[in-house]
This record gives sequence, structure tokens and C-alpha cells, in this order.
Amino acid sequence: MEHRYATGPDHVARADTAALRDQYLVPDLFVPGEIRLVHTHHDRMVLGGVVPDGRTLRLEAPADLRAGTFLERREAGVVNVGGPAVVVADGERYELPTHACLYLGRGVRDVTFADAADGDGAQLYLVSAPAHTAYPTTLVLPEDGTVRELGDQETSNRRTLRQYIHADGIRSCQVVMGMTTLHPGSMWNTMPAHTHDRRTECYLYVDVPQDARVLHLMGRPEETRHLVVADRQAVISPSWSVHTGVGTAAYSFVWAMAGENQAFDDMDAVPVTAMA
Ligand SMILES: O=C[C@H](O)[C@@H](O)CC(=O)C(=O)O
Ligand SMILES: [Zn+2]
Repeated sequence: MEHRYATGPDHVARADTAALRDQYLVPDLFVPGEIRLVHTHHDRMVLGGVVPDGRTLRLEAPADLRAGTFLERREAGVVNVGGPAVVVADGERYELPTHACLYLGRGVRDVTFADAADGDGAQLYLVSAPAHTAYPTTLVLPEDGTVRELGDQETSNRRTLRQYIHADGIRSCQVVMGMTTLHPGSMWNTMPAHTHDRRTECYLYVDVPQDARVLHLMGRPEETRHLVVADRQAVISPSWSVHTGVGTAAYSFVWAMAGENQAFDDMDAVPVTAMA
């Protein structure tokens, strides 16, 4: 498992492009036949990419978690960003169509991932955080999330946000997770931007056309930097960082948070005129 230690805003002020990308961009989570894990020490979130590619892949506890099983002290949310998938958790079988979400509660011992049928091309994105208790493992189909319509065509930020794991939906200890999809012709996500000092947030950009990129803005609102992000790449946003971006084409992203609280509206909005 790769480790990314925690950083403060001073790091951003001094970092060049390569240093920013090394610290905050996760470029290669999805590798055929593998489970890749990256541990950010910001709120101890683990990001994972799972690409079964015809095999059945088992979630093992990396040695550096010092745990008997991956979920011994953790919970995880899994969103399918590829073709139909099957996840088996302690013998219980869950079918995940594209964009479905499975919450895995603390204490689940055995988790495997596979394509639903040969050649389906399942790709599962996993986000995990420490958990103090065991909430039930639960499947959320894409249409069952809580839907919020945000933004406006006039400002190129019309988007549909679906909350899967959250305070008024599938319960969890820390992980809050959902997906946002830009409407065709809209390019801006999360604008006006915000911070939430009580939570870390990670974005996984998906459905970005191969010849398109998302210019993701990060850093303190008054000292922003950008990362140029391609399809299926993730960005770690520490509590102090804005997380917003503009695509050169429409796209979607899976957002996930962990930290002190789960209140969606606990964010400090940043007027666009206050950004620099
Ligand atoms: O704290 C909330 C997160 O930044 C996202 O849920 C915001 C988002 O997906 C959007 O505005 O499109
Ligand atoms: Zn946020």
C-alpha cells in the first residue's frame, strides 16, 4: 500500500507541479487484475482501485494496517465505475450495476470482487476510513441515492448530485460518498467552491473523454494551484483545500469524505471574488 503523509497549506505555497502531483494526485489506481491501495494520512482515508479483469480479487489487509482483515477496524464504500460487478461479502452476494454503491461495515471478514459476466469490465472504486462500530453492509442502486440538482446552465455548472452513504441515507461511521454528473454543456463542478475544515474529501474523476482533462483547483482559497486530471484519476483534498474544477468536456466524479462530522451543509462557501 502506498502512503501519502499529511500536509498543510505551506506545502502548497512551495510546491512545483511535480511535487503537487506527487502529493495530491492519484494517477494510477485502476490496473487490470489488481487491487491498488493508497493511504492518505489525512483522516486516514484509504483509496482503492479494483479491476477484476476476468479474475476474482480478494481484499487483503496490507501488512502496514497491522490488522487481521482489511475491515477489522475500518468501513468502506465501493462505487462501481466500470461494467457490471459482483461483490461477495462474508458469503452474501451483491450485484453492482454501473454507478451502484456498496457500503461494507466494520468487521466484514471476506470481500471478493469480480465481473458479473465474462468481459463486463467491472472497475470498483473503494474508499475506507477507521470505524468505531459496525453498521450493516448495504447496497445502494444509482436511482436510490438522494438526488440534489445543483447549478445553472447560465454558469456552466448544471449538475446532478447523488448522495449514497450519508447522514440521511445509508449509515456509516465516517465515510460519506456519492456521485456528481455534469449535464452536457456544463463544465464546472463545485463552483462556487468551499472548504470544510472538519473533513478530508477525495474526488475520483470518471467518464472524462480520453482527449479531455479536468483542471482541478486546490489549495487555500486565497492561494490556489491547479492539477490537470485525466479519466479515472483521484485527487486528495485536505480539510484546508478547495476542491473544484472545470473540464474541457462534461464528466462525472465520485466524491467521498471522512472526518469529524457528516453534515453535508457544513461547508464554508468561498465567494469567487475571494479566490486568488
Ligand atoms: O462537500 C461536498 C463535496 O465537495 C461535493 O459533494 C460537492 C459536489 O459534488 C458538487 O458540488 O458538485
Ligand atoms: Zn466538499
